[in-house]
Amino acid sequence: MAADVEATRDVIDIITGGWRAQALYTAVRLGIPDHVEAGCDTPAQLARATGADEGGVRRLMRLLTAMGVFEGEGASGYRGTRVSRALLDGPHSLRDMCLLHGEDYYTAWGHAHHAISTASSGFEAAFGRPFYDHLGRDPVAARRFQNTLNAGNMFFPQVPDVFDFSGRTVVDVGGGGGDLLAVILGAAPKAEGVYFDRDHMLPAAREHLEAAVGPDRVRLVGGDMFEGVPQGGDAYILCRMLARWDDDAVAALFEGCRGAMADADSRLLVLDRFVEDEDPTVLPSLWDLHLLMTTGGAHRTLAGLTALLERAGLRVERVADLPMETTAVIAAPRTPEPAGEG
Ligand SMILES: Nc1ncnc2c1ncn2[C@@H]1O[C@H](CSCC[C@H]([NH3+])C(=O)O)[C@@H](O)[C@H]1O
Repeated sequence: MAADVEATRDVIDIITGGWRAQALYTAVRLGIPDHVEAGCDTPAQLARATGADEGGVRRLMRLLTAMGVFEGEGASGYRGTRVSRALLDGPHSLRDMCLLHGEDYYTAWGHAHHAISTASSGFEAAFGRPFYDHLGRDPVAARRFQNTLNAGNMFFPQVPDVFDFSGRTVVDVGGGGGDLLAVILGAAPKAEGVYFDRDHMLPAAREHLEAAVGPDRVRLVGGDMFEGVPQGGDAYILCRMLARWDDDAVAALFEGCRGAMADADSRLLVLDRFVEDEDPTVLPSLWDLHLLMTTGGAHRTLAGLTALLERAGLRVERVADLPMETTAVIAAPRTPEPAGEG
């Protein structure tokens, strides 16, 4: 039987994905996007600027040019592209994301066989401790992780398009860097915010929120969401909060939010990625396995999430798409059945 050339090509394209990632990581680690942007654009100049071998740099740049990360060629000089500019050092850069993926995450994925076979964290197999412990001990990794999360914030500006926050008291449970609340309050001037997260997250979030929306519109509360969330809000948000926790914990968290709601017009917004078993798409399926590699967590299906909301006395009112294959699920408290029915 003759070899299937197309299938061979497909297999090679898939298995060399890790090589491409490592090539891009190396360029970022050497600061090459910044050097090229500053006009340092031949292999000799780049070698001088980075301290790397000139031949190595030339070969790396050949691949990255073929991949569309840079343009031009060694003799006349390389030029940056939209992709390399997204990696320049500075605010909103994807640089830290590339470094985290190229180092810690790459090592964790090196244990994919173990992680998938045992449904346990690849990171823990590789490093001998849970992912979040590692972040607690390593400030560089923690900063890279926060910037990687921030890089995924590009769906935040669309959140006020799928839900009208005006006049509401918005409680962001696990508010992280405070960016989402800042975007929402910026879009809905009559809304007020309550930022809720672990105590150690408050100082940075306070600084960010006070600069973005002023000191009067946000209250910051520290605590453990499983022990209770701030009472009396009429829009509760759980953004990228669920993947780490099992079904019982998530149902209890939903129940806590429902119990804290001001009234029947209050809503819970779950903003997350969901996987689907039918016609799956690549990105959510990849993120799902990536959660297994890092924390041992998983993404849910929309049906799975709906069942957990029901369990907690909530019903899905509406589902809206957000950019980057993220979904907003808007849930309302189930009103008690009228007496004499059901
Ligand atoms: N038990 C807990 N109680 C309150 N916050 C928590 C708890 N466990 C984790 N967190 C916070 O949950 C957040 C998860 S990361 C998601 C942050 C944010 N919602 C965003 O989408 O950008 C981190 O800020 C954690 O500090």
